[in-house]
Amino acid sequence: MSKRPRTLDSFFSPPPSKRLRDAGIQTQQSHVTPREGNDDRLDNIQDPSSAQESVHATYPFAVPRLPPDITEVLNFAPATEGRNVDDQPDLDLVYYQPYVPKEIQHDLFEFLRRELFFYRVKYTIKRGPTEMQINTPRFTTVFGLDVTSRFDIDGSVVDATSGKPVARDAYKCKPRPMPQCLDMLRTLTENATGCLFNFALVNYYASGDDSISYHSDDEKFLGVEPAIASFTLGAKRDFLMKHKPTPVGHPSETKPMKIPLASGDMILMKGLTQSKWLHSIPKRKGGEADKGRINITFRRAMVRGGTDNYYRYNVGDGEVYKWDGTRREMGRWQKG
Ligand SMILES: O=C(O)CCC(=O)C(=O)O
Ligand SMILES: [Fe+2]
Repeated sequence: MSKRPRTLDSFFSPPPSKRLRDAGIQTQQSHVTPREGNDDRLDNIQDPSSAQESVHATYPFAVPRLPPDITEVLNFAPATEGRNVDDQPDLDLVYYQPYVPKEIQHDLFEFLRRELFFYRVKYTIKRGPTEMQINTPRFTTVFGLDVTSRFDIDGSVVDATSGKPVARDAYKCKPRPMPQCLDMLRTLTENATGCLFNFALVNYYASGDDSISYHSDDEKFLGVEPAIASFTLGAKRDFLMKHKPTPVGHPSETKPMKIPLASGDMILMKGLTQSKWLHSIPKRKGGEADKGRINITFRRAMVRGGTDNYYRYNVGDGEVYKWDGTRREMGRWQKG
């Protein structure tokens, strides 16, 4: 058998012995069943890059590692150089069109849709005296931990400085480490942008009825001028941007924008973009929206409140959904 050429993947990846403990996540060898009455441990040594899956006490089910045919090509991302889009007041974007190489856009989309667990979060908000129930109009999931903590080798949450377990009530939520498939994309994105990220938020828009309304990701827990890297995989959807209202007497000379984000594209939002602009993915009829679109945003939360917020609104306490390949839709997932 010929030796596989040394790829960028092997350059960035730790050696197999270390890889078993990557990023504070428990990994396990799958598809390896020791035969009884026979010391066959040597037979069971497999290339960990193909044999492991990401597991954690908080995961409803294990998430396989990315197959080598995807990782090998992904290592060559970004497929194009980012283009600065900063020709309007307070706007500071870098647009990679695309970031994910064409050869793997479809397989990466299919992999993430098939292998991740999703939620359809419900929550209530108070508008004056009335309480309103909000049904998030898309599937969501989230992984990560703010800078004050990290995952230990055994998957537990420890203080980032002392390495000691955090207090039982440090978080209201149960933080989840990034599975290898998202962690690899996170590392590549950090290298390409020079920004650091500790969270991956994933949205799945199953059809044109799924959406996100105008908002900005300017929560205090992200710090000042946060950088957010936002990936599109699957269906093309319009990404709308408009400047926040300006005070009376200070009319803004800005134009709203429509960016048709296609599979593989990445848009880095930075500088004043979040504090001064709003963005949305509006509902759409027809077109390719019904093929489904995945959006991944990488962000960096600075305090524990950010971690609680992200899990509350992207995992919640409802049912788990998983892609049903036969019905070709997200279906309720039940243990066992
Ligand atoms: O789906 C997208 O492109 C945008 C998602 C978004 O704005 C968010 O999750 O905050
Ligand atoms: Fe957003």
